[in-house]
Amino acid sequence: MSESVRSPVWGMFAKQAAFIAALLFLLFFALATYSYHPDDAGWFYSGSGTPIQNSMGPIGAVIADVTSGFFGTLFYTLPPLFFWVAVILWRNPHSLLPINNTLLCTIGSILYLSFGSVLCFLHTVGEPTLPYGTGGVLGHGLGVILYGVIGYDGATLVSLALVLLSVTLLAQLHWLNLMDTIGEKTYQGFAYLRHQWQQRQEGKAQRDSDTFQPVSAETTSDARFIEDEEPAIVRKKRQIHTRSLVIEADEKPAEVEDTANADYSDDTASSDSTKTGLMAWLSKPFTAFKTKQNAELPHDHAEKEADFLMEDKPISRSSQRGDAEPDFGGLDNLSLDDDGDILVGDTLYIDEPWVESTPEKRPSTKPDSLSRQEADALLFGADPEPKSEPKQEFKPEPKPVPEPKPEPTPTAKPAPEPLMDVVAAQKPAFRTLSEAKQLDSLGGPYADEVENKRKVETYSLPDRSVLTKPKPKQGGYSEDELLALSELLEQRLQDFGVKADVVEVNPGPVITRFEIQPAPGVKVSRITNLAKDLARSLSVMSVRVVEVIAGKSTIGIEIPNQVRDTVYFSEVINCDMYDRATSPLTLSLGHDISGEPVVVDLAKMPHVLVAGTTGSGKSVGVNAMILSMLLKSTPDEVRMIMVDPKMLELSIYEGIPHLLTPVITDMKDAANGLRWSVDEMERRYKLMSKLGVRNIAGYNKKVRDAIEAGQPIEDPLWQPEMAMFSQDGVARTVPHLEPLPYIVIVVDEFADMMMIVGKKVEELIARIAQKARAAGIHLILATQRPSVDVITGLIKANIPTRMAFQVSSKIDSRTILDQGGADQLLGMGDMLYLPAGLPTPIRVHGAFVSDEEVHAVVEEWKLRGEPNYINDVVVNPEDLMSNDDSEDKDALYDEAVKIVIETRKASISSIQRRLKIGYNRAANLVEAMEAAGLVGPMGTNGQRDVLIPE
Ligand SMILES: Nc1ncnc2c1ncn2[C@@H]1O[C@H](COP(=O)(O)OP(=O)(O)OP(=O)(O)O)[C@@H](O)[C@H]1O
Repeated sequence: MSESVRSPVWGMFAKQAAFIAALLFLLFFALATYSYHPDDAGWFYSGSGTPIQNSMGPIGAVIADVTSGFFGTLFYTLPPLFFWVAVILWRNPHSLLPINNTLLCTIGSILYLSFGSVLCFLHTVGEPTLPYGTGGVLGHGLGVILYGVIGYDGATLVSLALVLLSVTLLAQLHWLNLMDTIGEKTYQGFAYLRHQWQQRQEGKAQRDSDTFQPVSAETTSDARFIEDEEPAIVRKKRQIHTRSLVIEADEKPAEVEDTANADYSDDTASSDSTKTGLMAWLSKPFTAFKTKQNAELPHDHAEKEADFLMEDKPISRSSQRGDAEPDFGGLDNLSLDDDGDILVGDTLYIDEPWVESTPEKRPSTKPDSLSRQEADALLFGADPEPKSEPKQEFKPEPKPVPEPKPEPTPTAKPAPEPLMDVVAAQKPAFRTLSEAKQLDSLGGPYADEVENKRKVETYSLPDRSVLTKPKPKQGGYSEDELLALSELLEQRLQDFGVKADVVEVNPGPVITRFEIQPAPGVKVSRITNLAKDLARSLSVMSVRVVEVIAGKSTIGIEIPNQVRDTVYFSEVINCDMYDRATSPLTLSLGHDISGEPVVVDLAKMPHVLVAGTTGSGKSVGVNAMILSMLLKSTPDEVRMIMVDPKMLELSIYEGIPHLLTPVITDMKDAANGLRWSVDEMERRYKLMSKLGVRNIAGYNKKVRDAIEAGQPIEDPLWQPEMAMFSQDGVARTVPHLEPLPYIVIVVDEFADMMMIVGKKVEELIARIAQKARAAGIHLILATQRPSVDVITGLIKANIPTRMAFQVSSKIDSRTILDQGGADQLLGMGDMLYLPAGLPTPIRVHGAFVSDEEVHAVVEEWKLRGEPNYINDVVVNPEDLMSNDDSEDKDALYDEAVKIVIETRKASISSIQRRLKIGYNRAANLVEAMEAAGLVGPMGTNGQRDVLIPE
């Protein structure tokens, strides 16, 4: 057995042995103490000659004699004292408080024993028969001194105060907390009594009217009312201690809100945040009211998102990591009601323009209410029809009359499903609706479903079992650690002169986010500037300060976990969200800070800039994006152009059928590739305009529909003169249009391209970035040099979606994201994802893709087909257009001549077909042959003579 395996076992064994030994000692000591007999021979007293009566024998008698002699009557309290100290130290040996727990207990015990015995001495508490009186040696000695200095009453007062202090230290009692708790319990007691009384009244009324109502709406509202008014501290602790799975089955009646509105005025403003303890509790109803009011005001989108998050009824994301995980607070304030509609607090969000209605405004009849799928569809832009539904075929049988769906009675309500299951089964696992919208707006895979009928391809997708299975998670901080860390964070901020309370904790697989509420007047920049000092004082690698959390007035402090969990690619790919996404360009990036998969759509980004220092995980991130597409789409749906100046990272993909051209390693070829893409983009635009569609999805739909209807569309760009050069010289029929694949251009290090080719690349990138979205051409540009000469203003302006991995300086972070933050990332795939149009980036822990996984998927694809390269991609059309020395410039000239010699026909179309090149290039080749005297000029019949002897 290896050392690393053995040591935790031994550690555990030693801990168990220490526990048993301590328990034995405590028992022995307690029995010796409580069977103390004054006649027993001990340390101070030689005994009366009678046999020892102490149940622990002579040793027990000596121990009891010593302790009773020294501490007096107080010695009876020694066993519980020791027990208590042991419990404290056992529970939290390495206190994260400023003073070590052991030290606290020691000081507390000394104070208690010293001044407790003084009190016993002064007031003769207990048996006067003890050898050194009721105060013992200690109480007597100290008591006499105190009495001499401050008199009898003074000594009593001082001793009493110090004993109280010792209790505070030993019990680690917070007097304000105690008051809070007492107040809370009293209040809850009253609320409970009131509730009982109301129930009884209702029961009476029901008995009178002889009608049965199973669930009292007021019961629910009362329960919520109590919950809403919990003291802040208690709520904080509860948030950390419990992760209850709550689905609000019943809707809150309007009158409760009205009552709340009537009862409370909203003049508490922002000072809520500064109130703690009892004050916070007292001010809680006001806060609740304000929040509710905000949620109901008609705002613009951003404010509505904010209002979502203001509501803080906890609905936890999942119970995956046990019941004791902290609550995700406002971020998870998403529930599904009985009908499957999405509820945020009490507000139903049913439409993209954020049409909202309160439950009472909703139509109550089933057919009019939104189904879960419809809500999904409206929120995420998905087609309400289930995607997997098989194509409708004509069936001769008469249509069955649909059975009337029984209306669920209130009593027959199904038990609420756990939220995770519901979310997983019904909709993408966005942590919040606002996040869903954020991602969706840029490309949530549910947004545009024009192309929802996926072609049944000859290709099958690779089996995902080739991916590495995820290892069990180690987990982040324990509950106690989270509580202690919250307090330590508050303390450290206080040390730096910032007063703030931790109001919510969101633990994740890699980092834990503490949300703090700064006192009024504290500038967020002050806290941001403290990031490094905080990291040092908390002894962690780095701390990131999230200045703005959408919809909240809090500030996020992200602290790395002690043990970091790896996010495996198989985890992020085997998720419902990825599976349900219909876009061929669906990318599974990794997990967000709470461990939810982040799945986005490249088609909606529509281009992405990836930057980060060397070793930050860029290449792994780019591989994850490429594999996401390779596991989702066939070569008929997505084709790729890969540019890899390092000749290491992307060359691994050489030979997969998705490639349009072999992986480009020469930067001149790369620039030509971009030029070809611009031409292709223009061609696609022309095609789309001829067909009267606005984007590639619409184009493909129209083309497919036409093919399915048996009336394929003729190529509108086809010109009759093209046929003149056909092999046999006879005009062929007009070719039909085929669906166009998306084209993804992946550049692993585009700084090289910028350096070697220069400004031209920048212009080409800008041209593609500006227009290619509709044409289905998308860019993934990665660089490890996030400097302004690489990520220029022109490129930044045209590529709004950014992915920043760890960088070395704030300046680099600003170059990529226009804000700091990437310099505080942890490396190894930790990234900030800034979707287009969003002010704040989302932290994503990138999925880890090993080389073996990439190899496995590449091999799977190689088995499925050969790449069908287009030679034109890496050729500069300007070179072809120039007449001078064209044969020198075109690498295919010799091959073209060979074909002419073999076939004895100088046909442009045959060269085009045989060499898989475009019309222009083939025509140029033939003209070059004519210039070289190999073929004659075009005759009247459209044919050329071959002048090369046979
Ligand atoms: N998501 C991740 N999870 C865990 N480890 C990762 C992750 N991403 C990257 N790493 C680790 O970081 C190392 C460097 O990653 P990668 O090669 O992608 O960095 P890079 O930024 O592309 O560097 P370079 O620019 O030098 O190629 C990897 O070998 C891997 O060990």
